[in-house]
Amino acid sequence: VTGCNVDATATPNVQQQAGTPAAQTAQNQPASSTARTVDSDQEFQRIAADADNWGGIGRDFALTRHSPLSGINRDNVRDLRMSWEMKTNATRGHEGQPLVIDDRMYFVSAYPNHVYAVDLSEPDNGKVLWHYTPEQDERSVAVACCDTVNRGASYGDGKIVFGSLSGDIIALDAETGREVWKKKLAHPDQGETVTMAPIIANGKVVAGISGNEFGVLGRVVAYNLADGSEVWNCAAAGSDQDLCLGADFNKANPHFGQLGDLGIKSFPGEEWKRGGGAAWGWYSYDPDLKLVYYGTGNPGLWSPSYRCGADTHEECNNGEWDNKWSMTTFARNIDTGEAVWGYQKTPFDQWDYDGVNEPILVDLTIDGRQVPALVQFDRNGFVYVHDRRDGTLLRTHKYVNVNWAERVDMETGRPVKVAAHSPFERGKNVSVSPSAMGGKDQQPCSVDPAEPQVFFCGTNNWYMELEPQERGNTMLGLPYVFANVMMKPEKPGALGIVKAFDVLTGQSKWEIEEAYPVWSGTLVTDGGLVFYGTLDGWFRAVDKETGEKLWETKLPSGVIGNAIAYRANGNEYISVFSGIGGWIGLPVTAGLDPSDPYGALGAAGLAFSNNFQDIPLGGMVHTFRIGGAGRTIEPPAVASNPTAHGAGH
Ligand SMILES: O=C(O)c1cc(C(=O)O)c2c(n1)C(=O)C(=O)c1cc(C(=O)O)[nH]c1-2
Repeated sequence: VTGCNVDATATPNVQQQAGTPAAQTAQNQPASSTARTVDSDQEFQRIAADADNWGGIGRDFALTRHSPLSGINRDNVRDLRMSWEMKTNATRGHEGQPLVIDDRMYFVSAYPNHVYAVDLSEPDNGKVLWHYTPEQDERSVAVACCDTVNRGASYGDGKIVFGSLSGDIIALDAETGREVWKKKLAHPDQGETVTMAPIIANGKVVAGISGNEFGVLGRVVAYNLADGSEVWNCAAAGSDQDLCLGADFNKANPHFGQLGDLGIKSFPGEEWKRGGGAAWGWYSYDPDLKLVYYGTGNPGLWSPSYRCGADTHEECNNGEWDNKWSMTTFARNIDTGEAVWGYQKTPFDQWDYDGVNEPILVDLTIDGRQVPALVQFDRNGFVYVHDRRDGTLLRTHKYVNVNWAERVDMETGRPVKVAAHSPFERGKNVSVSPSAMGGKDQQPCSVDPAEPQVFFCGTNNWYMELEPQERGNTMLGLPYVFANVMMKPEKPGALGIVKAFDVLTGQSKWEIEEAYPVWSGTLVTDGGLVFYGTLDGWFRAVDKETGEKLWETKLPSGVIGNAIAYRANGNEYISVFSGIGGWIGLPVTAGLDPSDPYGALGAAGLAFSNNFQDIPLGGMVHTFRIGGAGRTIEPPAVASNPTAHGAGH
């Protein structure tokens, strides 16, 4: 089955703009560039070393979202103006970020995932060089739990690589937009989709699936960048071998759990086969250690009594029923997939605190020692600081209001849970902070490596009431939640709080309260600025040191994308998407019934009691520079958006 408006016979499904250099060469060029071989790590580091580029999802392998550019700064940001903007030909949630490499921009829209290459060589102008729309299995729309989003593409060896919602990992020739290879990763008929941005590391493309709300078993796969052949494939539950656990797994921290098929034994019966753990978030990479880092999602079933072989809260939390290795930060060897360490943040999850948030790599001085660290602001409300070589846990702090756990016991590495806030009994409501959307969700933080302990994060300021339900069907591809959830503000009028949070002291340097959620990532620049957007469409720049608001503009839809900074044609620019959506915006994008507060897994109550329905839908890329001329670029005609009136939850 292909998307309604896609011609399945037209492969590769590429339309060229007449008259562009790319169009002239497209006919003569072979569709494959597999003959090229570069050291992809060296290539990427060269791209990242050039301040003009934004060459990777988080700009660098470490996911700092820091730009060394300083031409747009505290002194002139008040003169920041629209340079050009363009519709993406898609609506619903526009997450992720464009890439900019050597005067060219590449980006992926929300479903149906149009990909565009834009020539930036003229000021205040973006000229579309090519565009590509993948064939889609429209069943994917119905099994995307949290809107039909896409978090971006990666670049390597002349290719743009991205995932389609229908689960294909696709490599396009960056010059022409022709398909070089395409591999099936996720199967929508079985509840699987792809929303994450694959990364490219050491000549491999690493990607994972979504689908924990549909009874899937998560897996992460590495493909050869050259030809898409599979290199390794590691599951999130199952035997040690299924999980690709190395012989020395967690050697430095045996208390995190080691070998012994815990990925089977820590689930009752055969539940591990629906063990979730899909890693649909952000991945980082350390090219010296050759380790790729990511986190696994929730263990498949929200209603906790079905994931434990015992009856009481105490027995289910004694370590026997951890549902390993869901909710785990993993470090895997990029060449073999072998897991070197894994730390489970929320054993026996009862709240849907998917552990997939971005693992950011910084070098910190802790207790007088220089440590190559990994910092992760988890959904569960704790920020974790690890030694990224072996996983040793160095610090944890609550970064939002947290009541489900008192603290993380640094001896055992386990959260000290609070029974009163652990939903356990069917039909019994408990109130929990943070909500299932977490202290923060997919919206990535940024950090300036020159001040590596201070992270700029958009955080969520609401709690939930959660009531486990009877178990319904257990068929793959059908919703697999079995809980009623409702979300409510912690403090009315301040749903989003942007924090400059010090992960060593556990204190905020400054905080900004926003009326609407801050579901966008942040960008920090050497101009002394932090950029972020709000769900109601404000795009703002604040002083990195004080949080003082220095500039703002209102965009035509909500902002849930991540700003980038780059230089092209001699000018510095900031670009960002608008387009309300994601889980937070789903009640609006999917047109849910305002009278049902439980819709969209509890997001509807929050949305409709805070007027999210007044935020217009959208899907645009906006570009700003000092004194920009404000041009609207007509996007090329593409197949109309099959999701505009499509299904949702
Ligand atoms: O467990 C999953 O498979 C899965 C997938 C996704 C997704 O692919 O977007 C989200 C979630 N879970 C999720 O729990 C969540 O909070 C969430 C928010 C968003 C978003 O884009 O706003 N996606 C997802």
